[in-house]
This record gives sequence, C-alpha cells and structure tokens, in this order.
Amino acid sequence: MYSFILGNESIKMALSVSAGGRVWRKFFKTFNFGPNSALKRFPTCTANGRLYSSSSDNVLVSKDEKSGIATVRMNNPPVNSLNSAMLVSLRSCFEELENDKSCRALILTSQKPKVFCAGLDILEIYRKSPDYVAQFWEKLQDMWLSLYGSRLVTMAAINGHSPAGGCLLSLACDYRIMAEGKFTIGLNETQLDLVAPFWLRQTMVDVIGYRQAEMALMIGALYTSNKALQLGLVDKLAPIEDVQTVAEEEVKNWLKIPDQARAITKMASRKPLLDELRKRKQEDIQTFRDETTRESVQISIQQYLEKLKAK
Ligand SMILES: CCCCCCCC/C=C\C/C=C/C(=O)SCCNC(=O)CCNC(=O)[C@H](O)C(C)(C)COP(=O)(O)OP(=O)(O)OC[C@H]1O[C@@H](n2cnc3c(N)ncnc32)[C@H](O)[C@@H]1OP(=O)(O)O
Repeated sequence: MYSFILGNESIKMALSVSAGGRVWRKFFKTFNFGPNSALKRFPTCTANGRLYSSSSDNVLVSKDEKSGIATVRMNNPPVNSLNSAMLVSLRSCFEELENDKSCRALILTSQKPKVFCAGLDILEIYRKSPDYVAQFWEKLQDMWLSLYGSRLVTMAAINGHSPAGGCLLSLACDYRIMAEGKFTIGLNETQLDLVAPFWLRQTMVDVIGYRQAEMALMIGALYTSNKALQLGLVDKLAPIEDVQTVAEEEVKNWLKIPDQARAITKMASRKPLLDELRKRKQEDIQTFRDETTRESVQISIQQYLEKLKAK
C-alpha cells in the first residue's frame, strides 16, 4: 500500500491494489489537489534515476541513491542572494527531485558556510521596470510553490545567516536545523520599507504562532539562533560544521514514517495556503510590482543598499 507518491498515476495504481483504496480515493476527492500540486504531477525521471539538468552551477545537487536523500546546495557567491537565475534554478531543481521516484527527501543548504541565503537580490527590485519586477516576483512564487508543496521530506540545514528570503526558504521546509552562534534569521522586510506577502506571513504564523509572528513581522526582527530556537522558528541547533550531518540524521528519522501517509498529511495541512496563492497569484504580483516600484520604496531600497555597502 505504501508505495512512493510519484504523481497522480502511481497514486491511482496504489489505490487500485490496496484494500484501503476507498479511503484514499475519498481523501483525494475531498481535497481536490490543484494543477500544480506535487501529488498530481506525473513523474518524468530518467531511467537511471539521475537528475538535475541545469546548465548553471548556482545550485549544486547530490543524491545518495541508497537512501534517496538529495542535498541541494545554494552556490551563488558571495551571499546566495536570490536573483532571477537562482530562483529558476531552485525551482527546476525542486521539481526534478519531486519527479524522481527514487528521491524521498531533500536537504537545502549553502555551499558557502556562514551565509545560508541573504534573501532576495535587492538589485533585482532596484530601479527596474514594472514588468521586470512582476516577472521576478512570479519566479519567487513558483519556486516557493514547488518547495512548500513538495511531497518530499524537506529539511533546511541553515549553515549561516538567513534573513528575509533566506527565512522564507527555511519556513517552506518541514524542519529547520540552524548553526549555533552569531547567525541570524527572520523576516526583516519592514526594515527595508517592504511588506512580506500574505503567504509568507502565514508560514511565519503557522510556525511560531500568531502573537510572536505578528510582533516579529511588524518590527522586522532578526533573531539569533538561540532566540530562534526558543521561539520555534528553528527546530534544532548544531555547531556549524555539524549542521549537515545532523540534518541527515534527522531526515533518516523522518524516513521511518511511511512516505504516503506523511506526504498526504503534509499536503492536507498546506493545501489551503497553496491554493490561496494559486488563486491570488496575479493580485499578489500586481501588489508587489506596484509597491516596490513606488518612489518612496525605491528611496528606502537605495538607502538600504548604501548601508549594506558601507558596512
Ligand atoms: C504589500 C506587499 C508589498 C510587496 C513587497 C514585498 C517585498 C518582499 C517581501 C518578502 C520577500 C523577501 C524579501 C527579501 O529577501 S529582501 C532582502 C533582504 N535581505 C537582507 O536584508 C540581507 C542583507 N544582507 C546582509 O545582511 C548580509 O549581507 C549578510 C548577513 C547576509 C552577510 O553578511 P556578510 O557575509 O558580511 O556579507 P556582506 O554584507 O559584506 O555582503 C557581501 C556583498 O553582497 C551584497 N549583498 C548582501 N545581501 C544582498 C542582497 N540581499 N541583495 C543584493 N546584494 C546583497 C553586499 O552589499 C555586499 O556587496 P559588495 O559590497 O558589493 O561586496
């Protein structure tokens, strides 16, 4: 019964041979997974199970064939900022892993310790045309939909700073292990005169609870690893050199749970937010485009960039 969840076709196969098929059939009917749902896509993995065909090296992927655990390393020096190319590579990597039937889990980390991800590349929203920022935002939405909606066990191995978009990536995963020490994580958007979108705010609420999230979002707080652990923003701390090993151990524990039951449970809890973003995608793009191209916001972004450079 508990075969891998690969896409709608294999689910149907599993259902047809299973004694409990009626229950699952009812479940899928009830939840009506949308067109972008990971659970609905048909697998397209290659015969030998190798994957990831990106021509760029800004995202490095390795997979342990025996355990089915893939490690995705962000590799966009100096700080793994999320520019358009990076967003496209991450999305395509997540989707290829999703469609690889031998893959069961992904660990997201940074190739360069000390900075997990510096968030959106601020230059992508500075003095750019409205059309450009609209396309950029859609790339972020699509990348997030593929990670947050993944059937895989997703684990963030946060081996360094993780502000804003770095925190967004972490929150989209199922579990977060962060490096001990002086590193920070949080949604600091308001400090840049930006407002985090509803879907990102909601993941913060879902992870740390309403009151703490409301406060953190309003003041654009960046928390140290210790404080983040205390708030539940991350689940575990490890010395920076052990973050990857601890993540692998944790994933192995998660993989003791049957894939199908775990993935269906995850999807049941995430589907409302996934659907909400799919429904309001264009509205969300327009808001981002209109807000970020406003002159007062552009001036704030310019000042923030100057502050960063002068550091
Ligand atoms: C109503 C709706 C309105 C819609 C609006 C929606 C807004 C979007 C909302 C949410 C999504 C997410 C948004 C974001 O992610 S915004 C980006 C926020 N990021 C940050 O604030 C982090 C800034 N960076 C840092 O704090 C540090 O760089 C660091 C702690 C990550 C690493 O420090 P360190 O190792 O010391 O490196 P440097 O600071 O020296 O940086 C090296 C180099 O890189 C440049 N840089 C850093 N971060 C960014 C970035 N995010 N984008 C572009 N460039 C960046 C930095 O300026 C240095 O450049 P150099 O001097 O030329 O070498």
